Amino acid sequence: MSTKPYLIVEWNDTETDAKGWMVVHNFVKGYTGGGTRMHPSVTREEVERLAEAMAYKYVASESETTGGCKGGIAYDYKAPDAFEVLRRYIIAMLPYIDNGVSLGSDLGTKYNDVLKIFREFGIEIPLTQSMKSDPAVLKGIKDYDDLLLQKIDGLYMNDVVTGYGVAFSADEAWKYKDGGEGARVIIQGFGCVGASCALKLSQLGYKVVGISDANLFVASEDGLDVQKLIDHKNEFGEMDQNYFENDYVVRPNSEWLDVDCDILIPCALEDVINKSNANQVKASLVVEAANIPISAEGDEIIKEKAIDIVIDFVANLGAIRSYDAVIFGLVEPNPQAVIDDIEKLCRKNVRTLFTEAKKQSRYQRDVAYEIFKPAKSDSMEYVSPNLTVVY
Ligand SMILES: NC(=O)c1ccc[n+]([C@@H]2O[C@H](COP(=O)([O-])OP(=O)(O)OC[C@H]3O[C@@H](n4cnc5c(N)ncnc54)[C@H](O)[C@@H]3O)[C@@H](O)[C@H]2O)c1
Repeated sequence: MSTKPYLIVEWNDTETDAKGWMVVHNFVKGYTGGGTRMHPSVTREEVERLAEAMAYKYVASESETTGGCKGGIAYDYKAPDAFEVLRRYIIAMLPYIDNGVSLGSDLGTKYNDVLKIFREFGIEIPLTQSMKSDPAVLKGIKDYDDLLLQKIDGLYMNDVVTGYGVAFSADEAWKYKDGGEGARVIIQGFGCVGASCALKLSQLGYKVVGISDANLFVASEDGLDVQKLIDHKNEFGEMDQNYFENDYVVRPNSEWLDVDCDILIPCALEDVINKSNANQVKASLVVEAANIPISAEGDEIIKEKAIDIVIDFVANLGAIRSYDAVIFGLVEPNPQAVIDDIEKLCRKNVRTLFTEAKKQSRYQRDVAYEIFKPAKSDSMEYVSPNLTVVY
């Protein structure tokens, strides 16, 4: 099923023991997109899997202009010199970034930091050479920059586009299953994605009964006050216990699978559902907000237990859809129009996936790999005074 990445670049930091990779799974029309992750556990193999998931995600996003790539840095994102490490990594990748490898942010990195480093080197958003001279694309970039400064429900657009899409995907899947009102949800991770997903689901009438972050797991049978938890979380997506209600139960974050729920939404790290704990999953629906949150062995167990899933590249495409749709002029660049567009696409993809899986009596993941299969890679669009290769 899995195909090999088109390009892998390895980097060793000269100042620390940080190590990093940039993996392009495929180029489409010379362009490719994906975020850079920073975490001590990042490996080359993980970045390869994440890049592949990005390639599928661009197909699910109906993009005709972008392939999938990913950056990864094995380093502590909370270290005092994390920004400097990211900067040196980006400098090493600049020849690719300046020729159509569009690296954004991911777990452990912030989009504003990435943009700040790009601007230092005269790059606004990475583009191919021909996009750089296309007035429509340049207008799209300006629109996208403006959009990022705007808020919806009190949160910046970049902090909601993915999480809201995940929530709409979960809602569509739950409705397809005839799951009923007020379903109980547990969410792992309370960063950019987890927090906004929890907020939208609570707005849609779901009961968020448990949330974990890097430090703890908090649960309440009656449902958590998501807005209050958001109001008091820190920049690393960690909740503040000082604002927990008296009836909240605080447990180690490793116990996030111990509490009963209907829908489980991992929004943090990869492989968090694996052979050691997949049997503990009590939900009848898992929505993969994080990229690759279920290991191959864990997935065998989930499939065996006949738990329904919304695969990562269908559930969490909000950020890249908004990027593609605004930059290439597919949608009005205002917050509500962008969210409406993501909602429509997520609901449509989930319904297609669940309908097809039911028709074929197959597991949703297996069907998704067929429906959203990416194209073979183009090469990078390379332009120099002596050599011009344009597609
Ligand atoms: N940000 C996006 O737009 C986007 C888009 C698509 C996919 N994703 C994926 O979603 C996931 C989360 O991304 P994000 O941008 O929200 O990251 P983030 O850095 O904003 O937040 C990460 C969250 O995970 C928590 N966390 C870390 N270790 C944990 C642990 N052991 N147990 C429980 N929680 C833990 C952190 O405390 C934090 O709340 C990643 O897999 C990322 O690749 C993000």
